[in-house]
Amino acid sequence: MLLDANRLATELEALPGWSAVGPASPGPRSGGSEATGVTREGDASGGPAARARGGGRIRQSPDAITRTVETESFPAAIALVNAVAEAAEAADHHPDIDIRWRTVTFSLSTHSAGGVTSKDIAMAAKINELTR
Ligand SMILES: C[C@H](O)[C@H](O)[C@H]1CNC2=NC(N)=NC(=O)C2=N1
Repeated sequence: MLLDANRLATELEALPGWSAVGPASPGPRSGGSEATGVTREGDASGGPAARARGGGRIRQSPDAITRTVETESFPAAIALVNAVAEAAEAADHHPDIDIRWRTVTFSLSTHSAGGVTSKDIAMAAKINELTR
């Protein structure tokens, strides 16, 4: 089940380094000056119909969560990715991974659900363990 923006904001407080990306997050995709950050105050109960009606205050569910990790070296980045790969196989839940020299970016969403679920939260927590 998809996590709404409010629930996700709560979950992310316990996941250092991770942030939401997508319609409910601040960033390049949110146009204008309207505050569109993931907050607990938004009304996330409106569905597509409510959004189509023009409810600008409604927080949509984020598309994904992401974390960028700086490692000590390229081999350390690859070792981290290998450890994450093993955990991902065990959980049958696989992050998108971008490796740029010592910088590794993980993105998590549940493809079958079209957004962020508790599976992504669990894998993000696992990745955080592996970076310790
Ligand atoms: C058949 C297999 O369980 C599915 O294709 C799994 C594999 N890994 C996955 N990983 C992610 N991130 N989302 C999924 O929906 C997903 N589905």
